[in-house]
Amino acid sequence: MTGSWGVGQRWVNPLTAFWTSRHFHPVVLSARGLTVSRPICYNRKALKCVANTVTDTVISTDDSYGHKEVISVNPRLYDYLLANVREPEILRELREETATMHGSQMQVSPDQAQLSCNACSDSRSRKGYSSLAVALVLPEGGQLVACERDAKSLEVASRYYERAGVSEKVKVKLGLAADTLKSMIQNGEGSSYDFAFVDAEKKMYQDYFELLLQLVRVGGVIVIDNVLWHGRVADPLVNDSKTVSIRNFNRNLMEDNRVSISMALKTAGDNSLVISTAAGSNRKHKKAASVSNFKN
Ligand SMILES: C[S@@+](CC[C@H](N)C(=O)[O-])C[C@H]1O[C@@H](n2cnc3c(N)ncnc32)[C@H](O)[C@@H]1O
Repeated sequence: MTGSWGVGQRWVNPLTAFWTSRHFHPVVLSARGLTVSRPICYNRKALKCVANTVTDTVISTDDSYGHKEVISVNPRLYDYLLANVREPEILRELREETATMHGSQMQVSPDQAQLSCNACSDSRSRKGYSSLAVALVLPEGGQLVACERDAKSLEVASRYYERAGVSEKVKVKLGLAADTLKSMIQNGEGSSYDFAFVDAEKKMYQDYFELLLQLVRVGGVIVIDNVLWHGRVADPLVNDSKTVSIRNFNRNLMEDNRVSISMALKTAGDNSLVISTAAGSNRKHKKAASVSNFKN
């Protein structure tokens, strides 16, 4: 269980923390129950925050934030955001059909799908709600490779590709994504993809990334889901193997000169994604690949 927040904890009740002590021991919910974490040292300036209960905006006077407002996304704001997402009818139907299915919480949210589609805007790999979203924006003649190891998920996804009239564009690959990507490279498909979306095994992110770097052309885009892993990556007390893998992956990306990166906070599920683009040409995307998959 992860009620633990690390850095985020600072915003929970800064005023109380400020008036009581500069150092205090926040209570952290862990898998073993209530524990007392190591003391967190608060920056005095950062604690001069005002929690605006009307707008749920926290205004920081800390110079290190550049006096930027830190907004907490509440249901009202998220409802507003969703009301301003252009979600195609077929995606809404898929989302509603799969909402009560096991694992549906892993499906990307409509706003994230829109962001990824804009990043793709024409690109070759993807699947599920997210893959259907990409297939819908691929231009005439575009191609999408959807990697999934679960036949049942593929069955639902394929039904929706059919209904949306995009089956021609989608090549479905049942099996482990890394194996599929390797065989695509062996088939001479290197540098021929414009866009990739990754939302599969967290411990494999570095491997997927290396394989996709070979498949995606210079100037292409790779979107990787869950890089904040529900905030766990920022908590030094959380060190399970998935969190450590993602944390290491993020650090490696920071030092990777082959790509430019951008981390975006997702509004739902406090995950985020990284968009990595290799520098270079800017030609239109025609091919996409998805190492994610439909989750039902
Ligand atoms: C988090 S869900 C993806 C949800 C998807 N992005 C969506 O919006 O519908 C992860 C999916 O990846 C599939 N998956 C996990 N590991 C895989 C692997 N090694 N190879 C292929 N598919 C995998 C799972 O079966 C599951 O359908």
